[in-house]
Amino acid sequence: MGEGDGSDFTFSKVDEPTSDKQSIESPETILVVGTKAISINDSLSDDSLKKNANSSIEDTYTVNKEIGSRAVGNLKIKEPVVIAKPKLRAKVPFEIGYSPMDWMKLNRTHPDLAGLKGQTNRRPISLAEVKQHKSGDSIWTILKGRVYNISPYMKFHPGGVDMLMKAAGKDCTSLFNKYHAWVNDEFMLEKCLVGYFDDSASL
Ligand code: HEM
Repeated sequence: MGEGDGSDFTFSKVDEPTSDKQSIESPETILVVGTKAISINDSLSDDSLKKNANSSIEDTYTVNKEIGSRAVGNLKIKEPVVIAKPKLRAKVPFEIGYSPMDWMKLNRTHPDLAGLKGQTNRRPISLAEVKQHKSGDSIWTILKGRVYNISPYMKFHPGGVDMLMKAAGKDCTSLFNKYHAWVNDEFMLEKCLVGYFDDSASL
């Protein structure tokens, strides 16, 4: 729509149609706001317009080309839609040296992130054993059947240390899925794997 080319439309006072008057059947009723029809000659301070200030205008209105910008066909304005504010994502700013890239680098360079000290990471681990690892450099969690030592990941976690500590010594699968089911844990924590959850395993 260009200014002055006869195709533009604004919510301003509309001149009385002149020569094309005959093509306008009902020039004063041009806006339908919700269920209430109002006249374009109603001033913009009209309460119904104010109330609907956040209404979205449907793309489907029609403009009578013959009568240019002075008359408008049926302009539908949708009922105001209440749009829920997106939840603020509780991301924690990274400390220097703790970005996702730094985590990837540490994964490549650290010889024993899981703290296995030569032990296999294929052994079955019970919940009772997981519960014994909740602090220091040995914080274990169960995630989708795998047991990880998340201690080295703590300061890299974008959701913060406090959030990740909720996973300490227990199965965090439901919390994990609640916050970010899309995160590829298997890839991110590959080097932190200490074993597989099996509650029939001996301690
Ligand atoms: C144990 C393995 C976990 C890993 C590998 C992990 C990884 C991540 C990653 C990569 C992000 C950034 C997501 C994004 O930018 O889209 C993130 C954010 C976050 N995580 Fe985790 N997380 C884990 C566990 C948890 C747990 C147990 C909780 C809750 C108790 C949690 C709460 C959060 C929150 C609140 C955010 C920030 C908000 C968000 O990104 O939506 N995370 N986590």
